[in-house]
Order: sequence, then structure tokens, then C-alpha cells
Amino acid sequence: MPQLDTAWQAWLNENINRGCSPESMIQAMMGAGFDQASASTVVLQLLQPKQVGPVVQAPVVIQQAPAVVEQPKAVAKGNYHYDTMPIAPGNRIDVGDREVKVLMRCERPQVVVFGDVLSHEECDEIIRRSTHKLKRSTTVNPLTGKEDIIERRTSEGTFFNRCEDDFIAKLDRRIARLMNWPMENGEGFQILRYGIGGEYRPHFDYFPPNESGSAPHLANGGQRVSTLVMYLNDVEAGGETIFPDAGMSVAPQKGSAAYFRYFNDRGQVDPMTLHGGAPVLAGEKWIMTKWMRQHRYG
Ligand SMILES: O=C(O)CCC(=O)C(=O)O
Ligand SMILES: [Fe+2]
Repeated sequence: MPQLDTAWQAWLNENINRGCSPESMIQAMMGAGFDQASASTVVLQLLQPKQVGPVVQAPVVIQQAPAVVEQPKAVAKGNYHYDTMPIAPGNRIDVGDREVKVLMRCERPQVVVFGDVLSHEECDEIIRRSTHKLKRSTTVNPLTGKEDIIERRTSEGTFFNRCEDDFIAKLDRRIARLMNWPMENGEGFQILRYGIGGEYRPHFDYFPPNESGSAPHLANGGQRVSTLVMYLNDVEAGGETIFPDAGMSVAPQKGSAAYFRYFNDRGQVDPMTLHGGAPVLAGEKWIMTKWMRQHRYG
């Protein structure tokens, strides 16, 4: 049976935050080799935030929080200090095996839109490698063995561990170079698929400062610093990445990506990076996300 390591922990937290049904998460874990009892216990415990005592003891937390956890500082909108982004200047960025186009830069909040981050073949390959993992998330309730009445999930996801094989390692190297941040500070790639009506409600990618639930996350790698959302297909209608407070949206285009940065050198987090995935109106939407941390992750 696989270990409930930090990658699984991150996966569970992301899916819970996105409102995925417990059945789909348990099913996905069973598909990856966990037995039903372990998967159900972990998922159901995590869904009971009030029971802080026993949940904190749950086996998913494999890292002890260091004595002093760096606390990112929450600042009011407008008080975030915009220091220099690590992204290289210019209209094109050499990332070693490819030239990425810069399509748009915004300074407040810090958002950059890139073209040609992934080739169409690479996008297809990522989807091909993910599809069978997602298929395991069916609507059969593993607790009862019966088909659940479908309450439409708004997205389904899977993960690739950092550098898990040559293909992923090549992408990891390229993305680290583009984000200009150490590859070792990156979480694994998260893949999401949204069907019609699927959305990701506005949220922050950083762990909320001053909330006890952030401590186990911060203990491994520190705060999230920046995000790269890569679009793996063209969406017929809808599915933009929206920044509601900045009045901005990025339309998904196969091979393009949206970068945003929300953690500065002063340890502040930027509330203007509130963002989400708008509902898919026609077709489907596939993305691959990379989150970079302050320190080495994993
Ligand atoms: O679906 C999108 O465009 C946004 C995805 C997102 O916010 C994330 O993966 O953290
Ligand atoms: Fe996000």
C-alpha cells in the first residue's frame, strides 16, 4: 500500500478545499492502491475540522512542525509591498529546451501570461497519462458499493511527483527555469480536469497566515510563493482563470500558462491574487499547476 506522504497530504487538502466528494477521493485513493478502510478513515477524519485533536494526530501528518514556524504576514489590500518578480525580462524567455513567449505582464498583482510553455504534443501526453488515473474516480460509492446519484463534481484531479520520470523531469526543469525558482522548492504537478459547469471558486493559493490549519503545510517547504497554471487544451467556451479583485481574466489556450506571485521578500502575502477557474460553458478544461515554495519541498 502507498505511504500517506506529503504529496498525498497535499492532494487530499486540495481536493477537500475544492469541495470534491469524499467518495471520489476515497475511490481515487483506492485506485492508487490504498485499502478502503485506510482511505475512508483519512478522508473522513480530514472532513471533520472541528475535531482538531484526533485529526492532528491522523497519520497523514508525517512531518513534525518545527519549533518555530515562519508565519507569513497578512496585509490589507493595498499594503502589500511589490518587490521585483523573479521572471526574466523581455518578450521571449529561453528556458533551455524551448523559447517561451511573454504575452502579458501585470505588476499589481504580479501576473504574467506566457505562450508556448508546452508543445501541443506535451499537452496531449500529459492528458493521456492522467486520463486513466481520473477514470478511477467514478460515482460508485465505495462505502456502499452502490452507484451514487450524481452530484456533479466540479473537477477531478491527479498528481505527478516531482521528476517522477524523464518526461516529467524535463517539464520540471523547464518550469523551474521559467519561474526562476529552485526546482527542489516545487510541489509535484497537479492535473485538473473540469467538465461543463466545472469551476474552481475564488481562493488563495497561499496558506492563510495565522490559521492553525496552515502549520502542517508550512512545516514542509514553508509558504507558497508563486503559481504557474498551464492550459493543456483549448476550451470551447468559459474556463478563464479569473482574478476578481484585479478585474482580470486569462483565457485558456493550449500550451499557454498564467503565472502569479503572492509572497514577497518581506514575508507578506498578496490578497490581490484571489483567483479562480470560471465555469466551463462548453467543452472541457484541463490544466496542470505548479506551486513553488519558499524552501525545499518534500
Ligand atoms: O482553473 C484555473 O484556471 C485555476 C486553477 C487554480 O487556481 C489552481 O490550480 O490553484
Ligand atoms: Fe489556485
